[in-house]
Amino acid sequence: MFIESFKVESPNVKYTETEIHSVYSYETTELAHENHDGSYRWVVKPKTVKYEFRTETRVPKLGVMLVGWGGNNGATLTGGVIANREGISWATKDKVQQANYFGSLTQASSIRVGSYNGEEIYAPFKRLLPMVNPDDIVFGGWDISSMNLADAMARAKVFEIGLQKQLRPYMEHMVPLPGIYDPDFIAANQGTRANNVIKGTRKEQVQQIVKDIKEFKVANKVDKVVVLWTANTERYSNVVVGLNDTMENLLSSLDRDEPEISPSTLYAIACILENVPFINGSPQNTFVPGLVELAIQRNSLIGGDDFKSGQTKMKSVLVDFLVGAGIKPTSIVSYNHLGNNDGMNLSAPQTFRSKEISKSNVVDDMVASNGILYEPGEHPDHVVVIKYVPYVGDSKRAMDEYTSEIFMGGKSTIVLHNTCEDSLLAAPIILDLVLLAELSTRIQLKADGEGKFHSFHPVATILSYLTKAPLVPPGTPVVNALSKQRAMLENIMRACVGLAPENNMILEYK
Ligand SMILES: NC(=O)c1ccc[n+]([C@@H]2O[C@H](COP(=O)([O-])OP(=O)(O)OC[C@H]3O[C@@H](n4cnc5c(N)ncnc54)[C@H](O)[C@@H]3O)[C@@H](O)[C@H]2O)c1
Ligand SMILES: O=P([O-])([O-])O[C@@H]1[C@@H](O)[C@H](O)[C@@H](O)[C@H](O)[C@@H]1O
Repeated sequence: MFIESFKVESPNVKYTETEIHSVYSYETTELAHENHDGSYRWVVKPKTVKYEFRTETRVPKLGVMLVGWGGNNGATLTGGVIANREGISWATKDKVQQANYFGSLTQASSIRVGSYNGEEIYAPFKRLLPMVNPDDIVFGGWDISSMNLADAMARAKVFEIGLQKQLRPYMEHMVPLPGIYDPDFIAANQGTRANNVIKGTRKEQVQQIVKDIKEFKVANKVDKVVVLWTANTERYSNVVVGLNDTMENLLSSLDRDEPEISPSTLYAIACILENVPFINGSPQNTFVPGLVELAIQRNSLIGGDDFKSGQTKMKSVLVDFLVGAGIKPTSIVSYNHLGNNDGMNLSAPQTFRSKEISKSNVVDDMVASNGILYEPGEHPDHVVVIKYVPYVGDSKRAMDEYTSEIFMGGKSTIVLHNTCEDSLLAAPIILDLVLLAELSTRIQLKADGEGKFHSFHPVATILSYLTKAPLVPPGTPVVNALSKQRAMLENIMRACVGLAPENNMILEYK
């Protein structure tokens, strides 16, 4: 059964005018490698840590500034939110289609809250904690192309014409602010779009971005702003001692106008200086070590990398299933072709390399989790191919072949054909990223023994379900298995309202 809302009644949860305060027993383990009579063994000791969570319940008016606003994802998300807000519907060859947020974890998925009279009871994910209503988001942002959002929507060829016609009046006056453009970091074929760029030194460009954010906030009367990169994939920046390896070196490199600082890193510096969350939806290494250090020092949220939207999302489910079932993937070949501008940008070797890395590393945690199947250092053959085929546009075609070893030397081959409508899959993921980033800045926590409440670590691992290459605090594990990522997010939010983690035991019926 599905219920629309619920309230938790527990001695561990207190609702006040301004916050939800919960006391939570975190059940974990402590491991030790101990010497017993000359031989070492691993000892696992259950451990309980008491946490308190405080969640501000006042939901802000949220502004979202997209870098690459005029791109397929930016135009599709903006139009999709307007269509939902205005209750727009349009005729398709099958039916009259209503606007929706399908594909958004926060807006269109559910959680189990318990059983009632022998029936499982579910509620909307978004009812766990007070979240911004996406209909109320104010969009803005930058693009190196000056095209207005209505024309950008038409250029993207993602929405049906009947929908585009209704959206045009809302979007034709939306014009991206000039962006930071450096042809050395994206494909040369993007040069023809670059008619809307910020001039000046890199430091002056950063100052302009800070100014843009301040002015956007005032002009739109928003309480908070989140900035998200959905611009083109850049080549990797070289990480060089003395250039960008520390916060001090990065900032002094900025003063020297060093050319190896990428546009995405410049936008991120501006956001951190303005204490505005910055999320990277592309695979490049925007977050060079010096930037991570700056974000930590300023306690400013950063998250990424690279939206996990289609082929890789499926991979993080399938490999998790196979390895979890004791089946050994030995060869993974992931091919896809697409015809949108992202595909054209990725046709350059240096930008493709950024994407190849993020699409390849996604299985590392799952392979490392099973020493029965894999020897230390052993991993499946893994190939990623991306081809640009203009005719298919945004409708990316992914073809995968998974070969695995099964019982008694047998082999299993799974072949997938997956038409990933790139922007229709990415837009709701962008929505979740900005909504969850905003929510996480309203949560404070304190573990037993900590003197005072504090925010989550500024490197937002909580967003990892939504990214191919989750950015994590230095020295902490990367988890890419999709089910574990979703469970982590849901269980942290359940803890904020004093609910136990979903453990699927349902002992009541055993
Ligand atoms: N399913 C998906 O669509 C998906 C999944 C994962 C990652 N991504 C990544 O999202 C990004 C956007 O995808 P898209 O399909 O919207 O691409 P797109 O090419 O349609 O849009 C990118 C936009 O960014 C603009 N731009 C480029 N450099 C800029 C800069 N320095 N400052 C401001 N604007 C700039 C371009 O003019 C363009 O309008 C790409 O990096 C892509 O790899 C997309
Ligand atoms: O998310 P996913 O479908 O695995 O990966 C996609 C790639 O296959 C595609 O070539 C690229 O254009 C998209 O930006 C996205 O990164």
